[in-house]
Parts: sequence; C-alpha cells; structure tokens
Amino acid sequence: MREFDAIIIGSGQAAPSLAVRLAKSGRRTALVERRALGGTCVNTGCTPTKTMVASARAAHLARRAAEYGVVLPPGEVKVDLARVKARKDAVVAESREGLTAWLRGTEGVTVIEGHARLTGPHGVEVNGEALTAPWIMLNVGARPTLPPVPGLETVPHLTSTSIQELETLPDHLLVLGGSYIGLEFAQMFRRFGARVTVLETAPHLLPREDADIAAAVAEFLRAEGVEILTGVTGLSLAPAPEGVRLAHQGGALLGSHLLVATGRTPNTDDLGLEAAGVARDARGYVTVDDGLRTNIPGIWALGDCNGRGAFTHTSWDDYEILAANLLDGAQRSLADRVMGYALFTDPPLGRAGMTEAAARAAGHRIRVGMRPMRRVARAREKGETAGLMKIVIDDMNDAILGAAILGPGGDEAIHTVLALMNARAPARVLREMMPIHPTVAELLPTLVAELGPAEPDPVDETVEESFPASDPPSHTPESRIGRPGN
Ligand SMILES: Cc1cc2nc3c(=O)[nH]c(=O)nc-3n(C[C@H](O)[C@H](O)[C@H](O)COP(=O)(O)OP(=O)(O)OC[C@H]3O[C@@H](n4cnc5c(N)ncnc54)[C@H](O)[C@@H]3O)c2cc1C
Ligand SMILES: NC(=O)c1ccc[n+]([C@@H]2O[C@H](COP(=O)([O-])OP(=O)(O)OC[C@H]3O[C@@H](n4cnc5c(N)ncnc54)[C@H](O)[C@@H]3O)[C@@H](O)[C@H]2O)c1
Repeated sequence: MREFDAIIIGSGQAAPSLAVRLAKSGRRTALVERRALGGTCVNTGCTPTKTMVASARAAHLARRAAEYGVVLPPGEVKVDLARVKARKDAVVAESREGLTAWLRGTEGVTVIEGHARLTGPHGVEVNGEALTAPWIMLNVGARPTLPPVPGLETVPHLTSTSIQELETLPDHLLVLGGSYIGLEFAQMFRRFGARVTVLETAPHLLPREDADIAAAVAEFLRAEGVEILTGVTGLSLAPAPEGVRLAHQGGALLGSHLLVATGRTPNTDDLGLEAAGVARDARGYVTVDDGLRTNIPGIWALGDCNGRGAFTHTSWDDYEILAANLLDGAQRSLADRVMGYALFTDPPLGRAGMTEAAARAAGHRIRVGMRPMRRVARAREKGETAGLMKIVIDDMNDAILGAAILGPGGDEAIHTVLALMNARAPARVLREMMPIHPTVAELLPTLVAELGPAEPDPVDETVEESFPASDPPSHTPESRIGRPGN
C-alpha cells in the first residue's frame, strides 16, 4: 500500500496544475493517467484540431489569393494530408513533452501510468497496486458518444480522435452532428479538398446557439461547398462498396468515410465510483456542488466529468477554484463563473454569457444590439465579411447578459465583453469606452449605442422576434454612419 496526501485520477486540464500546486504546498501527490499526459485537449482535442484548422485556413487563403492581388503559379491548390498530420503531430508532441517534463521534474509529484479505480472513499487501485490518500480528485474527462443509429455497428466510422490520423483525403466525408466538433472538422476537410455533408437532427446547426448565428454559420459553410442537412430523421447506416450508405427520411447518401460527432460521454463507468459511494447523475456525470465537492467528503470532481463545463478553460477554472478553496482559504464558487467559449470555424464564433433565446426563456426583458460583419470596416478590409455580432442587455438594470461575435478575430474580441461581465460592469461602461480603430471589437460600443427596443414590449407583449441576421435594425440612427467601422 502506497500512501499519498492526494491522488489525482486522469491528467485532464485541471490535473497538472493541481498536482504541482499540491506538491508545492508540501503534499505528496500521485497523478494517475492511463493514456497520455495532457489528456484530450493536448493529445486529441484543442491542440491538434486548431493546428489542423490553421492548415485548412492556409489552403483557403491560397485559393483566394487572386482576390487580394496575390499571383500564385497556375494550377489547383492541393493539400498533402500526410504533411498536415505531421505538422499536427509535431505541435502535439511539443506540448505533451513539455508538460511531461514539468510534471516528472516537480518534486512531490509521482506520475503513475495505468487505469485507476476507486476501491473506497480513500482507496485507489492501479495496475494491481493499492494507493491511499485522504484527498482524491477525479479529472477523467469524456470520450466520443456513439448514437443509437441503426447499422452504425456494421460500418467503419471515425471519431474526432481517429479522423486526425487520416493521411489520405476522403472522397466524401459524411459528418453526423452539426455542433462544435462536427463543424470544425467539416470546414477543415472541405478546405483540404474533400466533399463534405453534415447531417444534424436538430432544426438548425449548433442547437445551443441562436438561430440567426447558426444561419450565418450555415451560410458561409455552404458558400465553401459544405452540404448541410438539418432536422434529419429516420437515420440508418449500412455498408456500401463506396464505404457507407446513409439513409434518412428524405433520401440516401453514399460516403467514403463517416465521422460521428454527436456529443461526448463522461469516463465514469469504469472508475469504481460505486465502491466509494460517489454519486453520478443519469447521464453519468459525477454530481458536484458549487465547490466541486462530490457527496463523499475528501473526493472532488473537475473538468468534463462533472457536467459543469465541457471545455479546457472550464476544467482549468475548476482547478483554480478548488486550489484557492483548499490551499488559500478562499470561498470561490462555480456559481460565480461567467461562461465563455468559441467555435473555431473560420471565421470563429466567440461567445459570452447567455444567448438571446436563453435570456428570453429566463424571463429577462431584453434589448438586443446587432450588426452584420459587412458593416464592420475591419472585416471589409480583410475581405472576410461573413457573420455578425450581437449583444443582449437586460433593460431593467443595464446588465450585459451575453454576446456573440461571429467574424474575424471573434474568438479574441469576445474577451472585451467577457472581462466586463466578470467585472459585473453595466453596458454603459462598454458604450462609453474608447476602442481601437480599426478592429472588430471597436463596434461593441456602437452595438450598445444602437440597441433595439425592449422586448417583450411593455405595451405589446406579443413582440417576440429579434432583428433578422442579414440587416441592421431599421431604426438604426444613420447619423452614426460616420463612425469608425461603417
Ligand atoms: C476534437 C475536440 C476538440 C476540442 N476543442 C476544444 C477547444 O478548442 N477549446 C476547448 O476549450 N475545448 C475543446 N475541446 C474540449 C476539451 O478537450 C475538454 O473539455 C478538455 O480536455 C477538458 O477535459 P478534462 O480536464 O475534463 O479531461 P481530459 O482532457 O479529457 O483528460 C482526462 C484524462 O483522464 C484519463 N483517464 C480517464 N479515466 C481514467 C482512469 N480511470 N484512470 C486513469 N486515467 C484516466 C484519460 O486518459 C485522459 O487523459 C475539444 C474536444 C475535442 C474532442
Ligand atoms: N471549440 C471548442 O471549444 C470545442 C470544439 C470541439 C469540442 N468541444 C467540446 O466537445 C463537446 C462535444 O462536442 P460535439 O460537437 O461532439 O457535441 P455536442 O453535444 O455539442 O453536439 C452534438 C450534436 O449532434 C447532434 N446529434 C445527436 N445525435 C445525432 C444523430 N444521431 N445524428 C445527427 N446529429 C446528431 C446534436 O443535435 C448536436 O447538435 C462540446 O460540448 C464542446 O464542449 C469544444
């Protein structure tokens, strides 16, 4: 039996920093990982996909070179997928090796390779060895979900992990699921040169986003040649000489490859939670309170496996909250978190706080500011006018409820809004700030200055719809046309 002060299971995005903090506080800490240090983000998630997205953007810009007056030798722009993969592998290896050296070089951290299972409230078993500690932290992440589509087990299919290993281009990639993972790969493989069809069961792409945002994403993907079917029902799959035959209520498609991108399932079914009495919800997420505590004292759950976030930064924020509370005597809470994330299509979507639909559903009386990217000077200068930006304000107290920036640098520009929301600053602060010209973010004050009417209208409570994505609000004061960005 090896004794530690803390055992962390899974080297997700919370674990490495937590292990080092615990060790530096004098606690002997074991970090158990069954696959590769760095978890999903470093090895098969954010790092490889954003590296591949960069290759896809290079191909896209090369095809558009003439629009910018850049003359390339005649001939079709082609992508060598094996070289794209080699570049991706190199970037991933550098990140993983840096992390591994850091962890293995930190005194007080013991890295153990193997699959860990709880044996009780303070016990863990790895490779047949018993470990014990008063504190146990779970950071085991999630894996791709396989949906109950008839015939799926009879056809070869790719997940977000295995698609990254392809070295030859699919003729026709079918993508099940039109959300974050599906859309990033769909655009990427279309830009690499494949035919791509996305099939989404919800009425529009990105079901968690507003319909106008989803429509704008669909518009630029379709303009690049991605085929999109939404509201798909009656799906079934069967082997075909080409690869896969996918039937749905409206017809059938033949694909050379199938990517399944229909969500992720927490890695909590083989963790021995029952032995320790740790509670999970119906979907398998470990139940935690706002301090990341499970129902068993001394056991915490961080990252994707607690169902309170599904991003690298939410997992890392879990680490910050737990470390502050355990080691610094702080009283930090998940309840204070302002949500933010991005979809890394090109252009990217940066998001902060609530969607417009969620704000309405929560009963807020809202005002919405909206502007298409074609009315943003920086977007026009870059020749990248797809998308829009919008902000949702609470009419009762001027609070910023949420924002979306779908356009060049949207993933970066959204941090202006995120920072103000974290400071609990009213929209007036954003309206009165002096932004830098020419940027996409410089239009944020204008959005607040040009908010639409309060909804629901106090006189006519039936007003439900917001402004269409394609046109600015009709009441927009045209006197502002002289402002930067117009
Ligand atoms: C294709 C893709 C792209 C993504 N892109 C982004 C992005 O751009 N931005 C973003 O914020 N998020 C992105 N995500 C999500 C992000 O990767 C995760 O939210 C993030 O990794 C947080 O995960 P985590 O800390 O919960 O654990 P993970 O990173 O999933 O790591 C968990 C680790 O635990 C190990 N493990 C599991 N069970 C055991 C066990 N019993 N014993 C030992 N080890 C175990 C696993 O092997 C794994 O290494 C992406 C995900 C995918 C799949
Ligand atoms: N940019 C990022 O930060 C990023 C990138 C990739 C992944 N992630 C994380 O990974 C998680 C998983 O992403 P995801 O896109 O796999 O899942 P998701 O849960 O976001 O979306 C799954 C999609 O599949 C659809 N769907 C479900 N069953 C289907 C079926 N049988 N046929 C067709 N469509 C079906 C759903 O309606 C939904 O739109 C996300 O929640 C996200 O947090 C983040």
